[in-house]
Amino acid sequence: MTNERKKLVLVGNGMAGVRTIEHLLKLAPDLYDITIFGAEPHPNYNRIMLSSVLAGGASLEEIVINDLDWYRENGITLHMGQAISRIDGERRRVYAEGGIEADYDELILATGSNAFILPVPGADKEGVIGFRDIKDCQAMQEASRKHRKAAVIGGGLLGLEAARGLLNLGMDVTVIHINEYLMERQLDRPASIMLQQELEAQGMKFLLKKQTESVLGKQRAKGLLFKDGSMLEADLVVMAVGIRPNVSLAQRSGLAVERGIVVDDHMRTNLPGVYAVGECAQHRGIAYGLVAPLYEQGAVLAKNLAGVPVEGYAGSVTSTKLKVSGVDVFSGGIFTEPEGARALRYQDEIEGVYKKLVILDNRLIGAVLFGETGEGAALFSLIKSGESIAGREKELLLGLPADALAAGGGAAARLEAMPTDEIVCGCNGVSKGDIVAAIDGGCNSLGQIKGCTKASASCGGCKPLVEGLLQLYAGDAAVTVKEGICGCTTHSRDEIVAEIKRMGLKTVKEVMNVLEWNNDEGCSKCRPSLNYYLGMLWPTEYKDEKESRFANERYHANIQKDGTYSVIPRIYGGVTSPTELKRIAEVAEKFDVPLVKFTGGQRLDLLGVKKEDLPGVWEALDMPSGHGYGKALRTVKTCVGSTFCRFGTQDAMGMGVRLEKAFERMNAPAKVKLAVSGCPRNCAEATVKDFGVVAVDGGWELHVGGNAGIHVRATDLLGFVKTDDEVEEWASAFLQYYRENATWNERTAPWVERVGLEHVKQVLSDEGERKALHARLRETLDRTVDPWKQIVSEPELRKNFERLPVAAAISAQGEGSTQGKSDSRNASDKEESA
Ligand SMILES: Cc1cc2nc3c(=O)[nH]c(=O)nc-3n(C[C@H](O)[C@H](O)[C@H](O)COP(=O)(O)OP(=O)(O)OC[C@H]3O[C@@H](n4cnc5c(N)ncnc54)[C@H](O)[C@@H]3O)c2cc1C
Ligand SMILES: NC(=O)c1ccc[n+]([C@@H]2O[C@H](COP(=O)([O-])OP(=O)(O)OC[C@H]3O[C@@H](n4cnc5c(N)ncnc54)[C@H](O)[C@@H]3O)[C@@H](O)[C@H]2O)c1
Ligand code: SF4
Ligand code: FES
Repeated sequence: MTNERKKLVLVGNGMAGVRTIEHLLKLAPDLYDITIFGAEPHPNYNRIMLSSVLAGGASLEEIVINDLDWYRENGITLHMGQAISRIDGERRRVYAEGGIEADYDELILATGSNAFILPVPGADKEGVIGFRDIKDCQAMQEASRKHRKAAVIGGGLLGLEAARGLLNLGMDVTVIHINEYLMERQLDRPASIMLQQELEAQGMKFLLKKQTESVLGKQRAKGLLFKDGSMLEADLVVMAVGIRPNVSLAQRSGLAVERGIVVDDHMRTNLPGVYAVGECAQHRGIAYGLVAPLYEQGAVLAKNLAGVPVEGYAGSVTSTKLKVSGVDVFSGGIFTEPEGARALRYQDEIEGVYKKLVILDNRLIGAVLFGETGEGAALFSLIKSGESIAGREKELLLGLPADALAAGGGAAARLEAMPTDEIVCGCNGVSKGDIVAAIDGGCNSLGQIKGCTKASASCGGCKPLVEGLLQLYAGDAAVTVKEGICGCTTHSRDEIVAEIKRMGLKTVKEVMNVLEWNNDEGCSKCRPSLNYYLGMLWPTEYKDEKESRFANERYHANIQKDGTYSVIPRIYGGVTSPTELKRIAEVAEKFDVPLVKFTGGQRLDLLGVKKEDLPGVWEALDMPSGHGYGKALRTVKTCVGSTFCRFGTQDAMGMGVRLEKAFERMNAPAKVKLAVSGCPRNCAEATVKDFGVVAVDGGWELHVGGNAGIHVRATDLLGFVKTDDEVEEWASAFLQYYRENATWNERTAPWVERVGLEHVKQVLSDEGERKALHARLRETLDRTVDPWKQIVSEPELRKNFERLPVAAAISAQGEGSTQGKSDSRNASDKEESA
């Protein structure tokens, strides 16, 4: 009955068109004789993965979606390298540039987009390219073998992914962006600034608010000239300034074209029998540039062509995830508040985390996540479902996914209720049904599901949903594969620490090399953690790597919203004196400190200090650093105790001062706070501290693992000791055991819960072990010096705080010199708290 089949022609052998054919074959395998024309000389491949190919994470073979056998097996006639130049709508025939013709009953146009090339003088020079296809990817790889300097114009998703790939190829990369902050189409300013800082730390350079005037050079590009008269040297120029739907064929053939080819909800154009799908199509005024909506369009069109009743395509909500190793950025839905909407924000500059939820009428309509994007997929499901999140806003913002997201009906329940044909992996068009079928077919790990269905193989944004489905449908058979500490490695914290010890690795770079990091520069998660682990393991030899620390720790002060700093000197146990107070007041006056405030930890905070004044302030204060900015011992809060209070049974102030002197300058996986109360009335709130000491009759109670931050947790009782020496020894052993065993960023509260109080008690009750831990901490601390004193007394260190003259800073940044880099970091440090 083959001769009764209708003729279907697809123009454009890309992601959206071929996806439509795949669907159609499932619904009506015998309805059409199918012919496909593709301008590129390749079978259908995953364009998304070109970023990974460029960055060295995948080969061209690996990104092929449908190999030539697939076309053969499905009886499809494929013409590769054959661009269609004309459509005759009357005769229902298409003509290829190479002379091939084909008749159709139904015609699908899926011609995608073209990279937009800025129409500036010199844009046609050798070495100026877009980033759209395999050819462009190969041109960049080739250029990196011969040339060194690359300029990427456009700081959007594509530009940043291109820039990361070029860095991996060893090029010196500058991104030129027209806006004042990156990815302004997906991110708000705070997230964008954090992103820029992270990318700068990876070695990318940025010129913001720059408009390209022309490309310099004779035959080949040699550089760029900007509208403000400045220049940049570059032998490769990649234009990533957006895309334009590829509509020239449609225009020539009399189809209705605006930005894209105009289609209705059934993907029909104005010409009978002609449809358009993918980036070339414009639906309800929108031409999409991400695959998830294009696949949704394809599903509708396939049903149409198969004669299956379908409601029609109603448009899509989109989400994006930047595919740059070591940087977690997610954006979904509407990320700027429309009228009547409200935004909830959470920002932790020390941990490098930013979250924003946009809520309208109790529904989540948009989200931006930086640093922690694990909940992106779940939040995106909520955006799409439009269900009420009333009462759950805080949990959603603070990210307590497992139980909090479950509160409104259950994460598992939501996955269970998800329709079988709902797309879980937008990048690869994998539905829930595909994943469940793979699990039923024996796939019981994320890796196997990825291998079988390609779900989670591109941007990775869908990983939590895929894992959720795995848990739900494979149950006990699900194999959870360990996660690396960040996207740069597959090694866990314990493996890294064990390997550092076993192989005697001594620097951050060495660890990354030996343990085969997939990103030479590391990222904001792994670099500080490796720096900590090395310092903890080799206290006598390791030299702290300043560049692996967060900005606050590099400047030994907390950066504030307006770019100034806050200075908190150490006031042991919260006990000060008139002389000290006078000095603080004099310093505040001398340096025009706008605000002096008591902190919650019984100290004085001088807020609004300019960076260049920091060393002067420290010198004049002549007090040690209070480490109010670091993952370190912060305060030891005390009550007045028996010295003045009539209820006090012990000297709480004396004990607090002793402990603070014993542990000051102690680095830790996360900040550490102590408190000492002089009786069980507990005025110093010792039972919400990492280590709390409470005086009772005949001795002291020791409490551990408390926290009064976002997740309040009361301490667990570790034990009772009689003497002051014992208090110090137990505190010291507890802190060192935590330092040696906790994961970077893990506070004592979750750590105690994770390892179990009984385990901690058991270790510390062993006197030999306790004394050894105590001795190790003493050995570490005895070698530390006060950072403020050190900077004040060393002119070279003091220089880091000097202000560069503005002109010098700009030209240094333009030239990409080391000084330029450090200045641009300072500038963005300023922005960090914006
Ligand atoms: C480097 C890169 C990374 C990306 N990353 C992501 C991502 O992470 N997530 C995401 O959602 N999206 C991403 N995208 C966008 C995504 O790849 C596109 O949205 C998607 O490929 C568009 O599919 P399409 O079928 O409409 O067009 P295409 O995939 O471009 O296919 C169109 C095809 O039609 C061919 N063609 C054009 N004219 C003719 C003609 N006259 N005759 C014959 N053939 C013709 C073209 O040569 C092309 O092969 C990325 C894009 C790039 C370039
Ligand atoms: N991870 C992902 O989801 C991903 C990755 C790559 C590409 N893509 C898609 O591919 C398409 C192309 O990406 P894109 O980043 O080129 O498009 P885009 O439109 O998202 O971003 C282009 C950027 O270039 C900037 N720009 C415009 N003119 C400029 C100029 N003269 N000088 C400097 N900067 C200028 C814009 O401000 C904008 O931020 C988009 O549809 C995008 O969604 C997605
Ligand atoms: S905890 Fe006890 S000793 Fe300390 S101030 Fe309160 S009542 Fe007094
Ligand atoms: S959504 Fe990008 S890999 Fe699945």
